[in-house]
Amino acid sequence: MGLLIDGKWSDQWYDTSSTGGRFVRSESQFHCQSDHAHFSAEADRYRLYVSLACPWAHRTLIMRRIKGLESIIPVTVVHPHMLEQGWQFDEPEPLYGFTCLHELYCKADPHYSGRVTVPVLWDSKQESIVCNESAEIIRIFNRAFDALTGNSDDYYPLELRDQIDAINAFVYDNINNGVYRCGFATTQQAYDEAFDALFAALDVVEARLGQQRYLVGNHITEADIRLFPTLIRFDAVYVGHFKCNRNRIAEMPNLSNYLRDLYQWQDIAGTVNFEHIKQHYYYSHASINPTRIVPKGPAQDFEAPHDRKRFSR
Ligand SMILES: N[C@@H](CCC(=O)N[C@@H](CS)C(=O)NCC(=O)O)C(=O)O
Repeated sequence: MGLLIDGKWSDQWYDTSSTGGRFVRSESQFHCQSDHAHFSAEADRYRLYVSLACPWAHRTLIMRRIKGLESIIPVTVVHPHMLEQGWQFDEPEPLYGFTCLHELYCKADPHYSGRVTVPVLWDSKQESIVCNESAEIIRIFNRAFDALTGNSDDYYPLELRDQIDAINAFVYDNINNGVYRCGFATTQQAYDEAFDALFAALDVVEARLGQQRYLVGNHITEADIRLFPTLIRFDAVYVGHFKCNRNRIAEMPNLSNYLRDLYQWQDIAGTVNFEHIKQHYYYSHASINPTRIVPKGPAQDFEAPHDRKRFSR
């Protein structure tokens, strides 16, 4: 794993030396207007580059599916192992024949300096990255293509935006990024802080889901789409690999039923790939798992019935 420095690839791990062992995520650098009015929606103009292992990319795949964008925005999936060259393609990717994702970043900006992350939304007309920030890509997918697809389902409705923004910020800091802050911590203190914040936040969400079906009332919103990818990975990788092990999600009744509810909704199940998820984390992070042995378990059944219909939708 590494990063680009003025367009040159450099193989290096995250530097936590100046932050007391704390993992601090870098900001994405390619941004799109979240106001969909500025976005030129066209079929087959854009391509989404994802890892099926990555929770941030997973959000975009879910939104692409539930907004009926699968036939409009093709996807290229990277190999699950992120090694010396960072993300790589199994076969040369279809637009330029690149074998590494960092080549695509250099195509967009030959002097790019920064991390080479998924997801990437690529504009094949401008030959550039529209956006490499999942939170913005899902906003684009939520509305920008409605005229093409006829799907006007809105997961960020005006009247709920304040509530969605508030829960998103809480979930991002403590849970989505919180599991990484546990896993990538390099001091005991940094890990302890992240662990305590993570499980305190999961307790808050567990209690909230005892009152209502979803994070914001009884309708699925963007907030649920952002939490799901972290929850679905939790028992399989974060408990062991990232040491998020106070308890499993399976032991939290509201969260585990909620997780199955979402998994079974609109074939979100089809966006989940546990082979890529487990291979990526356990094999790519040699400083955390030097043997690179990928565990066989846990046995999980997300198709099992859930009790969430007790709240009306
Ligand atoms: N803020 C970005 C974060 C994306 C991100 O960190 N993706 C990870 C994979 S889960 C990645 O590509 N990491 C490579 C690296 O940090 O070098 C987003 O939400 O889109």
